[in-house]
Amino acid sequence: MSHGDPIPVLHAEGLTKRYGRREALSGVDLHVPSGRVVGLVGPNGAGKSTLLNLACGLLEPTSGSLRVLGSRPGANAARLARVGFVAQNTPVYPSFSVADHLRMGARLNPSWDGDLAERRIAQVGLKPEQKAGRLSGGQRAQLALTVAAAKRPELLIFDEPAAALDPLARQGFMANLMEFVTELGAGAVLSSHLLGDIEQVCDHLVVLCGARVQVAGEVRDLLAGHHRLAVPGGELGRLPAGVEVVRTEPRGTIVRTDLPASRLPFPAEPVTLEELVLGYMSRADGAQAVGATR
Ligand SMILES: Nc1ncnc2c1ncn2[C@@H]1O[C@H](COP(=O)(O)OP(=O)(O)OP(=O)(O)O)[C@@H](O)[C@H]1O
Repeated sequence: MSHGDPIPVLHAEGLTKRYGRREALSGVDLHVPSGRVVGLVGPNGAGKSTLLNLACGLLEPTSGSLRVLGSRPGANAARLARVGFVAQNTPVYPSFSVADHLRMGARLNPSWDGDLAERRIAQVGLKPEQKAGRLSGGQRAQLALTVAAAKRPELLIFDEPAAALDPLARQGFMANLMEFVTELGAGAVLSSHLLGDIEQVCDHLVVLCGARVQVAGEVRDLLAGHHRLAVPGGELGRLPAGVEVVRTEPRGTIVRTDLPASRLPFPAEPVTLEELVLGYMSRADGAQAVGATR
Protein backbone atom coordinates (compact mmCIF):
# COMPACT_ATOMS: atom_id res chain seq x y z
CA MET A 1 0.00 0.00 0.00
CA SER A 2 1.50 3.35 -0.97
CA HIS A 3 1.59 6.23 1.47
CA GLY A 4 -1.63 8.26 1.42
CA ASP A 5 -3.89 5.41 0.21
CA PRO A 6 -7.27 5.42 1.96
CA ILE A 7 -7.45 3.02 4.92
CA PRO A 8 -8.44 -0.48 3.76
CA VAL A 9 -11.61 -2.10 5.09
CA LEU A 10 -9.75 -5.34 5.88
CA HIS A 11 -6.09 -6.26 5.83
CA ALA A 12 -5.05 -9.74 6.95
CA GLU A 13 -1.61 -11.29 6.92
CA GLY A 14 -1.10 -14.95 7.74
CA LEU A 15 -4.35 -14.84 9.71
CA THR A 16 -4.87 -18.15 11.48
CA LYS A 17 -7.58 -19.18 13.93
CA ARG A 18 -7.68 -22.57 15.62
CA TYR A 19 -10.40 -24.00 17.82
CA GLY A 20 -8.44 -26.69 19.67
CA ARG A 21 -6.88 -28.73 16.86
CA ARG A 22 -9.32 -27.57 14.20
CA GLU A 23 -7.98 -24.81 11.96
CA ALA A 24 -10.90 -22.60 10.93
CA LEU A 25 -8.66 -20.07 9.14
CA SER A 26 -5.27 -21.02 7.85
CA GLY A 27 -2.73 -18.32 6.98
CA VAL A 28 -5.24 -16.01 5.28
CA ASP A 29 -3.84 -13.02 3.38
CA LEU A 30 -6.49 -10.54 2.33
CA HIS A 31 -6.64 -6.89 1.31
CA VAL A 32 -9.96 -5.14 0.77
CA PRO A 33 -9.67 -1.46 -0.25
CA SER A 34 -11.74 1.27 1.42
CA GLY A 35 -15.42 1.97 0.81
CA ARG A 36 -16.33 -1.44 -0.58
CA VAL A 37 -19.37 -3.62 -0.10
CA VAL A 38 -17.74 -7.01 0.30
CA GLY A 39 -19.42 -10.37 -0.27
CA LEU A 40 -17.93 -13.29 1.64
CA VAL A 41 -18.99 -16.66 0.22
CA GLY A 42 -18.03 -20.26 0.79
CA PRO A 43 -19.47 -23.61 1.81
CA ASN A 44 -20.60 -24.56 5.33
CA GLY A 45 -17.66 -24.65 7.72
CA ALA A 46 -15.42 -22.60 5.40
CA GLY A 47 -14.49 -20.13 8.14
CA LYS A 48 -16.75 -17.20 7.21
CA SER A 49 -18.27 -16.65 10.66
CA THR A 50 -14.83 -17.04 12.20
CA LEU A 51 -13.44 -14.30 9.95
CA LEU A 52 -16.37 -11.98 10.71
CA ASN A 53 -16.12 -12.63 14.45
CA LEU A 54 -12.41 -11.81 14.31
CA ALA A 55 -13.20 -8.65 12.32
CA CYS A 56 -15.51 -7.31 15.01
CA GLY A 57 -13.24 -8.26 17.89
CA LEU A 58 -15.34 -11.12 19.31
CA LEU A 59 -12.47 -13.55 18.68
CA GLU A 60 -8.68 -13.15 18.80
CA PRO A 61 -6.42 -14.62 16.09
CA THR A 62 -4.29 -17.63 17.04
CA SER A 63 -1.51 -16.14 14.90
CA GLY A 64 -1.05 -13.64 12.10
CA SER A 65 -2.68 -10.23 12.01
CA LEU A 66 -5.96 -8.61 11.06
CA ARG A 67 -6.61 -4.90 10.75
CA VAL A 68 -10.09 -3.52 10.29
CA LEU A 69 -10.28 0.13 9.16
CA GLY A 70 -6.57 0.32 9.96
CA SER A 71 -6.74 -0.91 13.57
CA ARG A 72 -6.76 -4.11 15.53
CA PRO A 73 -10.46 -5.00 15.98
CA GLY A 74 -11.87 -4.47 19.44
CA ALA A 75 -8.65 -2.85 20.69
CA ASN A 76 -10.80 -0.46 22.74
CA ALA A 77 -14.36 0.88 23.01
CA ALA A 78 -13.76 3.61 20.43
CA ARG A 79 -12.65 1.00 17.89
CA LEU A 80 -15.67 -1.19 18.66
CA ALA A 81 -18.00 1.74 18.03
CA ARG A 82 -16.71 2.08 14.46
CA VAL A 83 -18.08 -1.33 13.53
CA GLY A 84 -21.74 -2.43 13.53
CA PHE A 85 -22.24 -6.19 13.64
CA VAL A 86 -25.34 -8.22 12.87
CA ALA A 87 -24.65 -11.84 13.86
CA GLN A 88 -26.09 -14.95 12.22
CA ASN A 89 -29.84 -15.35 12.97
CA THR A 90 -30.07 -11.60 13.78
CA PRO A 91 -30.34 -12.04 17.55
CA VAL A 92 -32.57 -9.70 19.54
CA TYR A 93 -33.73 -9.72 23.19
CA PRO A 94 -37.12 -11.51 23.04
CA SER A 95 -38.66 -9.90 26.13
CA PHE A 96 -37.58 -6.38 25.13
CA SER A 97 -39.83 -4.21 22.98
CA VAL A 98 -38.64 -2.47 19.82
CA ALA A 99 -38.45 0.80 21.81
CA ASP A 100 -36.38 -0.95 24.54
CA HIS A 101 -33.87 -1.99 21.88
CA LEU A 102 -33.52 1.61 20.72
CA ARG A 103 -33.20 2.89 24.31
CA MET A 104 -30.50 0.32 25.02
CA GLY A 105 -28.69 1.28 21.80
CA ALA A 106 -28.77 4.93 22.87
CA ARG A 107 -27.36 4.06 26.33
CA LEU A 108 -24.53 1.92 24.98
CA ASN A 109 -23.40 4.01 22.00
CA PRO A 110 -22.13 7.57 22.33
CA SER A 111 -22.68 8.27 18.61
CA TRP A 112 -26.25 6.85 18.60
CA ASP A 113 -28.49 8.50 15.97
CA GLY A 114 -31.96 8.35 17.53
CA ASP A 115 -33.62 10.14 14.61
CA LEU A 116 -32.26 7.63 12.12
CA ALA A 117 -33.36 4.71 14.31
CA GLU A 118 -36.92 5.99 14.81
CA ARG A 119 -37.34 6.97 11.17
CA ARG A 120 -36.21 3.53 9.96
CA ILE A 121 -38.36 1.65 12.47
CA ALA A 122 -41.42 3.54 11.21
CA GLN A 123 -40.41 3.05 7.57
CA VAL A 124 -40.23 -0.73 7.90
CA GLY A 125 -43.58 -0.83 9.74
CA LEU A 126 -42.38 -1.81 13.23
CA LYS A 127 -44.30 -0.49 16.25
CA PRO A 128 -42.23 0.71 19.24
CA GLU A 129 -44.32 -1.31 21.72
CA GLN A 130 -43.98 -4.66 19.86
CA LYS A 131 -42.05 -7.33 21.80
CA ALA A 132 -38.99 -8.50 19.84
CA GLY A 133 -39.77 -12.15 20.67
CA ARG A 134 -43.02 -11.90 18.71
CA LEU A 135 -41.54 -10.38 15.56
CA SER A 136 -41.24 -12.37 12.33
CA GLY A 137 -37.77 -13.32 11.05
CA GLY A 138 -37.89 -10.43 8.58
CA GLN A 139 -38.95 -7.89 11.21
CA ARG A 140 -36.26 -9.12 13.60
CA ALA A 141 -33.66 -8.72 10.87
CA GLN A 142 -34.86 -5.16 10.23
CA LEU A 143 -34.63 -4.36 13.96
CA ALA A 144 -31.10 -5.78 14.22
CA LEU A 145 -30.06 -3.86 11.08
CA THR A 146 -31.51 -0.60 12.46
CA VAL A 147 -29.73 -1.01 15.81
CA ALA A 148 -26.40 -1.73 14.07
CA ALA A 149 -26.78 1.22 11.68
CA ALA A 150 -27.93 3.76 14.29
CA LYS A 151 -24.48 3.48 15.90
CA ARG A 152 -23.37 5.31 12.74
CA PRO A 153 -20.50 2.86 12.23
CA GLU A 154 -17.89 3.20 9.52
CA LEU A 155 -18.27 -0.48 8.70
CA LEU A 156 -21.31 -2.76 8.87
CA ILE A 157 -20.64 -6.49 9.20
CA PHE A 158 -23.40 -9.03 8.56
CA ASP A 159 -23.20 -12.78 9.01
CA GLU A 160 -25.80 -14.32 6.65
CA PRO A 161 -28.22 -11.49 7.31
CA ALA A 162 -31.07 -12.61 5.11
CA ALA A 163 -30.77 -16.40 5.28
CA ALA A 164 -34.09 -16.94 7.06
CA LEU A 165 -36.13 -14.46 5.03
CA ASP A 166 -38.58 -15.16 2.23
CA PRO A 167 -37.59 -13.73 -1.18
CA LEU A 168 -39.71 -10.58 -0.83
CA ALA A 169 -38.54 -9.82 2.73
CA ARG A 170 -34.98 -10.49 1.59
CA GLN A 171 -35.25 -8.06 -1.27
CA GLY A 172 -36.57 -5.38 1.13
CA PHE A 173 -33.85 -6.13 3.66
CA MET A 174 -31.04 -5.95 1.09
CA ALA A 175 -32.45 -2.65 -0.26
CA ASN A 176 -32.50 -1.24 3.28
CA LEU A 177 -29.00 -2.45 3.91
CA MET A 178 -27.77 -0.61 0.83
CA GLU A 179 -29.67 2.54 1.81
CA PHE A 180 -27.89 2.50 5.16
CA VAL A 181 -24.52 1.98 3.52
CA THR A 182 -25.16 4.99 1.31
CA GLU A 183 -26.65 7.16 4.08
CA LEU A 184 -23.81 6.39 6.52
CA GLY A 185 -21.08 6.50 3.85
CA ALA A 186 -20.02 3.16 5.40
CA GLY A 187 -18.35 0.06 4.05
CA ALA A 188 -20.00 -3.32 4.51
CA VAL A 189 -18.95 -6.95 4.69
CA LEU A 190 -21.63 -9.62 4.39
CA SER A 191 -21.45 -13.36 4.26
CA SER A 192 -24.14 -15.22 2.36
CA HIS A 193 -24.92 -18.45 0.58
CA LEU A 194 -27.25 -16.49 -1.68
CA LEU A 195 -25.14 -15.55 -4.66
CA GLY A 196 -28.00 -13.52 -6.15
CA ASP A 197 -27.89 -11.21 -3.12
CA ILE A 198 -24.12 -10.92 -3.37
CA GLU A 199 -24.31 -10.11 -7.06
CA GLN A 200 -26.98 -7.48 -6.42
CA VAL A 201 -25.15 -5.49 -3.74
CA CYS A 202 -21.44 -6.33 -3.59
CA ASP A 203 -18.60 -4.76 -5.53
CA HIS A 204 -15.87 -6.92 -3.97
CA LEU A 205 -15.91 -10.70 -3.56
CA VAL A 206 -13.99 -13.07 -1.28
CA VAL A 207 -14.38 -16.83 -1.78
CA LEU A 208 -13.33 -18.77 1.30
CA CYS A 209 -13.12 -22.59 1.27
CA GLY A 210 -11.38 -25.00 3.58
CA ALA A 211 -10.02 -22.19 5.84
CA ARG A 212 -8.28 -20.43 2.90
CA VAL A 213 -9.10 -17.60 0.51
CA GLN A 214 -9.49 -19.19 -2.93
CA VAL A 215 -10.00 -15.96 -4.85
CA ALA A 216 -10.71 -12.33 -3.97
CA GLY A 217 -11.09 -9.10 -5.89
CA GLU A 218 -13.41 -6.54 -7.43
CA VAL A 219 -16.44 -8.34 -8.90
CA ARG A 220 -16.02 -6.43 -12.18
CA ASP A 221 -12.34 -7.45 -12.52
CA LEU A 222 -13.04 -11.06 -11.55
CA LEU A 223 -15.76 -11.38 -14.18
CA ALA A 224 -13.50 -9.79 -16.82
CA GLY A 225 -10.61 -12.09 -15.89
CA HIS A 226 -12.44 -15.43 -16.07
CA HIS A 227 -13.70 -17.27 -19.15
CA ARG A 228 -15.25 -20.56 -20.06
CA LEU A 229 -13.19 -22.16 -22.83
CA ALA A 230 -14.24 -24.91 -25.20
CA VAL A 231 -11.00 -26.91 -25.01
CA PRO A 232 -11.00 -30.08 -27.18
CA GLY A 233 -10.00 -33.28 -25.30
CA GLY A 234 -6.30 -33.52 -24.49
CA GLU A 235 -5.48 -29.96 -25.64
CA LEU A 236 -5.21 -28.23 -22.25
CA GLY A 237 -1.46 -28.16 -22.81
CA ARG A 238 -1.96 -25.61 -25.62
CA LEU A 239 -3.08 -22.95 -23.15
CA PRO A 240 -0.58 -20.09 -23.16
CA ALA A 241 1.46 -19.12 -20.09
CA GLY A 242 -0.51 -16.97 -17.69
CA VAL A 243 -3.76 -18.91 -18.12
CA GLU A 244 -4.70 -20.74 -14.92
CA VAL A 245 -7.25 -23.56 -15.06
CA VAL A 246 -9.81 -23.15 -12.28
CA ARG A 247 -12.05 -26.07 -13.09
CA THR A 248 -12.78 -28.40 -16.00
CA GLU A 249 -16.47 -29.17 -16.39
CA PRO A 250 -18.60 -30.88 -19.04
CA ARG A 251 -19.69 -27.45 -20.35
CA GLY A 252 -16.11 -26.19 -20.70
CA THR A 253 -12.99 -25.21 -18.80
CA ILE A 254 -13.14 -22.19 -16.49
CA VAL A 255 -9.85 -20.30 -16.65
CA ARG A 256 -8.40 -17.18 -15.06
CA THR A 257 -6.18 -14.89 -17.11
CA ASP A 258 -5.32 -11.26 -17.77
CA LEU A 259 -5.25 -11.98 -21.51
CA PRO A 260 -8.23 -10.73 -23.54
CA ALA A 261 -10.57 -13.47 -24.83
CA SER A 262 -9.43 -12.72 -28.40
CA ARG A 263 -5.87 -13.88 -27.52
CA LEU A 264 -7.02 -17.27 -26.21
CA PRO A 265 -6.53 -20.27 -28.53
CA PHE A 266 -10.06 -21.69 -27.95
CA PRO A 267 -13.57 -20.20 -28.19
CA ALA A 268 -14.26 -18.26 -24.97
CA GLU A 269 -17.53 -17.30 -23.24
CA PRO A 270 -18.02 -15.05 -20.22
CA VAL A 271 -18.81 -16.71 -16.88
CA THR A 272 -21.45 -15.64 -14.38
CA LEU A 273 -20.56 -14.86 -10.78
CA GLU A 274 -22.27 -18.08 -9.73
CA GLU A 275 -20.20 -20.18 -12.17
CA LEU A 276 -17.03 -18.48 -10.99
CA VAL A 277 -17.78 -19.09 -7.30
CA LEU A 278 -18.86 -22.69 -7.90
CA GLY A 279 -15.70 -23.27 -9.96
CA TYR A 280 -13.46 -22.24 -7.05
CA MET A 281 -15.60 -24.05 -4.49
CA SER A 282 -15.50 -27.34 -6.38
CA ARG A 283 -11.78 -26.97 -7.04
CA ALA A 284 -11.13 -26.52 -3.31
CA ASP A 285 -13.46 -29.41 -2.53
CA GLY A 286 -11.62 -31.65 -5.01
CA ALA A 287 -8.23 -30.63 -3.59
CA GLN A 288 -9.41 -31.45 -0.06
CA ALA A 289 -10.77 -34.83 -1.16
CA VAL A 290 -7.44 -35.64 -2.86
CA GLY A 291 -5.56 -34.47 0.26
CA ALA A 292 -7.76 -36.69 2.44
CA THR A 293 -6.87 -39.84 0.49
CA ARG A 294 -3.14 -39.26 0.81
N1 LIG B 1 -16.50 -22.45 18.77
C1 LIG B 1 -16.00 -23.41 17.99
N2 LIG B 1 -15.38 -24.47 18.51
C2 LIG B 1 -14.85 -25.44 17.72
N3 LIG B 1 -14.90 -25.42 16.37
C3 LIG B 1 -15.52 -24.38 15.79
C4 LIG B 1 -16.10 -23.33 16.57
N4 LIG B 1 -16.66 -22.42 15.71
C5 LIG B 1 -16.42 -22.90 14.47
N5 LIG B 1 -15.75 -24.06 14.52
C6 LIG B 1 -15.27 -24.85 13.37
O1 LIG B 1 -14.49 -24.00 12.55
C7 LIG B 1 -14.77 -24.21 11.17
C8 LIG B 1 -15.26 -22.91 10.52
O2 LIG B 1 -16.53 -22.58 11.10
P1 LIG B 1 -17.30 -21.23 10.72
O3 LIG B 1 -18.51 -21.17 11.59
O4 LIG B 1 -16.37 -20.08 10.74
O5 LIG B 1 -17.72 -21.56 9.20
P2 LIG B 1 -18.80 -20.84 8.25
O6 LIG B 1 -18.14 -20.67 6.93
O7 LIG B 1 -19.33 -19.60 8.90
O8 LIG B 1 -19.94 -21.95 8.15
P3 LIG B 1 -21.54 -21.79 7.87
O9 LIG B 1 -21.70 -21.38 6.44
O10 LIG B 1 -22.04 -23.18 8.12
O11 LIG B 1 -22.08 -20.78 8.85
C9 LIG B 1 -15.81 -25.33 11.12
O12 LIG B 1 -15.12 -26.54 10.90
C10 LIG B 1 -16.43 -25.32 12.51
O13 LIG B 1 -16.86 -26.61 12.87
